[in-house]
Amino acid sequence: MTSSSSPKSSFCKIGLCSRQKPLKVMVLGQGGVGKSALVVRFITRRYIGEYDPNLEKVYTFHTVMDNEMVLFEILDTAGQPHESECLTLEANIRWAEAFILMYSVTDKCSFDECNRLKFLINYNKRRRRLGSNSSKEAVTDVPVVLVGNKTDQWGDRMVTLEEGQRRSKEIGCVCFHEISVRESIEQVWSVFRDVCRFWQVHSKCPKLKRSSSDIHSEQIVSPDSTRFICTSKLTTANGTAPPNGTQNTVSPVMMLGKRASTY
Ligand SMILES: Nc1nc2c(ncn2[C@@H]2O[C@H](COP(=O)(O)OP(=O)(O)OP(=O)(O)O)[C@@H](O)[C@H]2O)c(=O)[nH]1
Repeated sequence: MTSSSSPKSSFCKIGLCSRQKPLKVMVLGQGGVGKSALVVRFITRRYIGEYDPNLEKVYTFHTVMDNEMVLFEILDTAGQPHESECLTLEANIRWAEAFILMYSVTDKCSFDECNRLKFLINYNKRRRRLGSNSSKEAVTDVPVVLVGNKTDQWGDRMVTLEEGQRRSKEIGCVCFHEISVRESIEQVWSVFRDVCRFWQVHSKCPKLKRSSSDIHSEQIVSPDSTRFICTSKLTTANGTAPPNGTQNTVSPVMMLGKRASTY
C-alpha cells in the first residue's frame, strides 16, 4: 500500500508513526449519501461537491484527538458495488476495525440499506472472531457509528431524528449522529472523534460489550465534547479551525485511486 516515496513513509522516517497502530475506519453507505464528502471534509476541512462514484480510496491521516496522536486509515467505499465486488466489500469489512454507517436523511432507501450493511458487518466480524476462538460475547462489539447526513436539506427530509435514534439502537450501533457535511465541519469531526473513542475502548477491552453510556460513566472521554446523539444547530465553518480539543499536526496524505481489494 505504501511505496517507498510516499509521504506516509516519510512520516515513519521521522518517527511520527513508528509504533503507532492505525485506526482502520471504513465508511459505508448507499451511493450518494455523502461518504466521500465526509472523508474529504474531515481531512481537508473543505466541502467538495462532486466525486467519482466508482472509486474506492484509502486515506491516511495523522491528527491529534483528545491530546493523543491518532493515525487514521480511512476507506471510502463506492456506494453501489457491482455484484462481483461483494466479496471485496466483505474483505474490506474484515480489514476495518471501526465503521461509519451513513445514510441521507433525504433518502429512505439509504436509511434501510443501513440494516443490510450492519448485518454484513456483524456477519463478517463474527466469522473472524469465532475463528480466533474468542467468546461469542465479543462478536458484535465492533464500533459502528450510524450517521444521518444532509440535515441542511430540511425541506426534503424523509427520515426523522427519532427514526435514526431508534434504528441506531435496533441494529446495535454504538452511537448516532445527524450531520450536514456541507454545513458543519464540527459535526464531521465529532463523528470521527466518537469513532476514535469507541475504538480505543474496544481495543483495550474487546470482550466487553460497550455502549455510549458505559463510556460516559467510565469518564474515558471528556464529557464536554462528547455528544452521542449529535443534533447541534447547523454552523457554517468553512475554513475555520477544527473543533476544540482537536488539532491537525500533519497535512493529509491521500492515497488516491487505490482499489481496496488489495487488502
Ligand atoms: N445538501 C447536501 N449535499 C451533500 C452533503 N454531503 C454530500 N452532499 C452531496 O451529495 C452528493 C453525493 O456525495 P458523495 O460524497 O459523492 O456521496 P458518496 O456516498 O461518496 O457517493 P458514492 O461515491 O456514489 O458512493 C454530492 O453531490 C455531494 O455534494 C450535505 O451535507 N448536504
